[in-house]
Amino acid sequence: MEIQGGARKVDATLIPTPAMESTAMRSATKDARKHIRAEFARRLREFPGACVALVNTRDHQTPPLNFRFIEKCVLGEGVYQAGDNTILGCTQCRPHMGQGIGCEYTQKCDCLEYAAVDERRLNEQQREMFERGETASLPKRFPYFGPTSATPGCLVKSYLDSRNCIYECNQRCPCGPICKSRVVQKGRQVELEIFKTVERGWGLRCNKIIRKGQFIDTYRGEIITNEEAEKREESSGASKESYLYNLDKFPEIEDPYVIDGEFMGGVTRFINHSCDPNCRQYTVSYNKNDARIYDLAFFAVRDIAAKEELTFDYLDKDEEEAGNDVVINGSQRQDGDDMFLCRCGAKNCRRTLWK
Ligand SMILES: C[S@@+](CC[C@H](N)C(=O)[O-])C[C@H]1O[C@@H](n2cnc3c(N)ncnc32)[C@H](O)[C@@H]1O
Repeated sequence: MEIQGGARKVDATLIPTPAMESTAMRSATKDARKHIRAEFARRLREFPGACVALVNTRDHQTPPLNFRFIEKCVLGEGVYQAGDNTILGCTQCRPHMGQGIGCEYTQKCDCLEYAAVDERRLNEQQREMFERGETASLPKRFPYFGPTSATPGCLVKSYLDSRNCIYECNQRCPCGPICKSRVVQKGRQVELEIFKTVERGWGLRCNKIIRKGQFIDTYRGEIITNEEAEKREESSGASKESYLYNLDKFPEIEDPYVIDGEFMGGVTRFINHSCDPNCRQYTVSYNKNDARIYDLAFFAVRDIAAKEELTFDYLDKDEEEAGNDVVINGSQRQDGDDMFLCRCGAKNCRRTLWK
C-alpha cells in the first residue's frame, strides 16, 4: 500500500471480498464456540462429585458461561440461616448399631420423633391418635431403605407417596456416617448428562438406569428474599426461563425465601418440566428448628431408563392442593397473563406451564 498525494492507493488483492469476510467470520465464530464449549467442559470436570457430561447433537450451542456451578447454596443479602447451635441431634444412637443398620435398629433415635408415622403398623387405638394428630408415641419409619435391602438408600414407599419432610441425621447425631438416615447430605452419586432437547432448551438425563426412590441431586442456587425474587421476576420477561423456587414448605413461615438457580447452582437447574414426570422434589432438613432453609432434593418416582430425560412437574398438584407454590413463575402469574406453552409431549399434557 502507498500513499500518493494524500489519497490512499490500495492494492486490490488486499481488499477482502464478501466471501473472504464471511469465511473469516465463520472461522472466528467457530473458534469462539470452541472456546466456550471447552470452558464449560472444564467447569464440569472441576465440579466435584459423579461425572457430568455435556452432549449436543442438535446445534453448536453451549449453556451460558454466566452460570457458575456451586456445591452449596449461597445466602443472598438479608437472608439468615439458624445457627448450628439450634441443630438437635439424636442422643442414644451409636455408630455400627445393629450390624450397620444404624439408628432404626434401636428405635430409640430421637430423630425418629420427627419422622413420618408408619401407618402400616398402627393398631386401632393408635390410628385414632394419629387421626387426632397425636403422633409423639406412634411407631415411626425412617425414610430410606437400609443396606441389606435390594434398593439401599432409596426412599421407602410411604415417603415417596407423601409430602412429609425428610429429617436426616445431622452433624450433632452420634450415629456417624454409616447411618442409613444420611443420603441427600452425601450428595449426588449418579452420573448425569446435560443435553440439548428438541424444543425445551437444555435438559438432563442419566446414561444408566435410575431406580424408583433413588436420590438424584438437590436444587441449589442463591437463596434470596421474597422481595428480591419479585424484583428479579419483574425485570425478566414472561417468556424468559425461570429458575426460581420457593422455600415455602412450612406454612408458618410468612415471607419464605426463594432459591434462584439462574446464575449459580447445580446441574438440576437443567431439569425440564413434564406433566407426566419421572422425578419429584422433596423437602430434606437437618435442622428441625429451621423452617426457612432446607434442601430441595430430587428423587426418581419410578424406574427411569438409561438416556430417558429427567423431568418433574413444575406445578406439582399435591403441592398446589397443599397451598404451596413450587415455581414462582407458575404460581404467581394471574389469569390473563400470557400463557407459557408446555412442550413436554406427554399424553396428559396440560398444555400450559404458567397458569
Ligand atoms: C429450570 S429451566 C430448565 C432448563 C432449561 N431448559 C435451560 O435450557 O436452561 C426452566 C425453563 O425451561 C423451559 N422449559 C422447561 N420445561 C418446559 C416444557 N415442558 N415446555 C416448554 N418449556 C419448558 C422453560 O423456558 C422454563 O422457564
